Amino acid sequence: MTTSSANIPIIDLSGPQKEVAKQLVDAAAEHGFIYIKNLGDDIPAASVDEAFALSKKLLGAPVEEKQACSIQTNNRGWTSMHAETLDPQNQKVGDFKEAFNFGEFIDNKAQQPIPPTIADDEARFSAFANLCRALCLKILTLLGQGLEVNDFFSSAHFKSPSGSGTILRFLRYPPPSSTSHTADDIRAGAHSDYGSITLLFRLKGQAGLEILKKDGTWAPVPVVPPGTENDPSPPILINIGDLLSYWTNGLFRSTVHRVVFPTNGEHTSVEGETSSEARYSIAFFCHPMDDALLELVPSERVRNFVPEGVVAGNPFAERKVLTAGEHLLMRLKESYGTLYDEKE
Ligand SMILES: O=C(O)CCC(=O)C(=O)O
Ligand SMILES: [Fe+2]
Repeated sequence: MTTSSANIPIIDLSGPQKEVAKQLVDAAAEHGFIYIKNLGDDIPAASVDEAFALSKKLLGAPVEEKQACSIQTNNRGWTSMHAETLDPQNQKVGDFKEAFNFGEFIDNKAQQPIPPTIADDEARFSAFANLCRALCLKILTLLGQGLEVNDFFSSAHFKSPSGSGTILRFLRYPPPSSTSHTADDIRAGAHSDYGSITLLFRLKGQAGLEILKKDGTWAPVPVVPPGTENDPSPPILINIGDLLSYWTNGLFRSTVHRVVFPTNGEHTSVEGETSSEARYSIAFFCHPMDDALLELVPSERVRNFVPEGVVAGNPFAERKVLTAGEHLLMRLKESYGTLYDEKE
């Protein structure tokens, strides 16, 4: 195991499973972000390349086609520029990005309207989602083993093809030269993810992602950290979401991250990465079944863990048992504002 400049561990899942499980748990507790070395065993390089090609086709569809698939309260569909604000307290305008969210596929069919431009590609999108599901299950199984709770996490996921908040999301950040932004603006506001784990795919050479370190400073997260330059595909970035953090009483950290413009002062750059072009990324947000109860994980390490800053109002202090579905709805209402008001 090696580390990157943001100090995120790089883990090879093909190592001895007991050791890998321990490495994953330690990385989840210490950093909340983990690079999974991608040698093509779980998600072949060609599948990642194909997914990015599909993303360009999908987000390149005529705007009327995308508008007809606008995001709904089930979190599926298209969000236009500025429609989502990930950090409402600090952002004047919304995020500088557009995105298309797919919910779960059943028999290779999306359970939502899709742009006619990609009508013939549904099975290819579904195949990529299946690869992501399988990798998530593998990681959740290993995290359970590392905490000595066996299939506690994995068995709460993917029990049936639908019935969870799982989302495959394709993102496009337009070239900075094409938008009128100020030095205060940000491509994606500071946030932590809502689900159990997120898989993030990025393109070589495209800068922008930063994580908030424990000391309160931001560190860039290179797409290709040292030691992975010759791998067939950049490592897959795993990120612990709020729900897994809640479930483990804060032992697993759901780390705050954001995507910045090149002009945004305080960040340092990564050699070989630029932000001048349109930036594409793909996120797979994995969620347990909606009815999964977020009861404390029955692990010795979780029981012995004392969360920092236990004060009144802190959700960890109250330990109210929510379902995964309730937890997701709570978080979505915060970042989409009016979308949820109108519908209720
Ligand atoms: O585009 C990226 O690199 C990150 C996107 C992200 O953090 C998100 O959609 O939750
Ligand atoms: Fe995120």
